[in-house]
Amino acid sequence: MSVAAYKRIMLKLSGEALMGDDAYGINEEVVSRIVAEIAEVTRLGVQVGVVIGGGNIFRGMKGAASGMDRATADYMGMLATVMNAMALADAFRRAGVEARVQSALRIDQVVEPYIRGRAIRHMEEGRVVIFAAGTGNPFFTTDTAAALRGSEMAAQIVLKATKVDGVYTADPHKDPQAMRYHRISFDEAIGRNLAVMDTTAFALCRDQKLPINVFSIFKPGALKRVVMGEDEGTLVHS
Ligand SMILES: Nc1ncnc2c1ncn2[C@@H]1O[C@H](COP(=O)(O)OP(=O)(O)O)[C@@H](O)[C@H]1O
Ligand SMILES: O=c1ccn([C@@H]2O[C@H](COP(=O)(O)OP(=O)(O)O)[C@@H](O)[C@H]2O)c(=O)[nH]1
Repeated sequence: MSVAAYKRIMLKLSGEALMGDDAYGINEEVVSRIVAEIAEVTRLGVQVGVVIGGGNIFRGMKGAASGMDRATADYMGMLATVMNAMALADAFRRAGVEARVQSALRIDQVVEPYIRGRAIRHMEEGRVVIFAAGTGNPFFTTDTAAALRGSEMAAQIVLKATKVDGVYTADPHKDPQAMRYHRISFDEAIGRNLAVMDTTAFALCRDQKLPINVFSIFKPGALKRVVMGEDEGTLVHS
């Protein structure tokens, strides 16, 4: 039987991953595909936490947010992640996978508040925990929330599922000459200002010795390959 390389993972899913080729919002087909891939990983016995972004909803409102107070716009961004989390949890329900949403901002009528011990318990019971509202603080990102929750949950790795298939020498969307790293140290990623993840997230993971694997969410089977410890995407390590 195949054995996974990790017992517990923290998966960062960008909001934009949920919209597929749509201009904004949530594409049902894309969400069910992602859910099916995560479900497969849970069947290997891997405990899964998911930190969900909000870019698919909030970036669509960028016009409305321009000129706004930064903190207010950030709270709106965090609320957008709660909507994504609820959509994702419902997709898990339809796929027959138990999932719970915990929010860093309290909206008790809608989702559970974030309670570390409870989140750990859910995961031990085999439930997927979807962490919503980022860190609950403006001026942060959901990448940093993944580093934070990953550390709190004692996950063995943070998996950043994004639009590119790894960390490149430069932004591959802007520089066609950019080359992908198989592995890169935190110090080098930070030193070279590689913007695939924000520095706060990199620094927190570096300090906690929590590795990150960056891979493409659009590549079928990539999540499972990462979880099996296969060479996929880029490993950012201490
Ligand atoms: N050195 C780099 N290697 C890879 N991607 C990079 C790099 N620099 C910038 N990027 C950009 O970072 C993006 C991923 O970051 P971000 O927009 O925060 O993603 P997400 O919405 O998935 O959190 C990629 O789509 C890519 O265009
Ligand atoms: O701890 C957090 C996490 C998120 N956000 C806000 O929520 C938005 C959506 O998160 P993010 O951009 O990380 O989502 P993604 O790019 O992954 O879809 C951000 O732009 C921020 O405005 C925040 O203020 N604090």
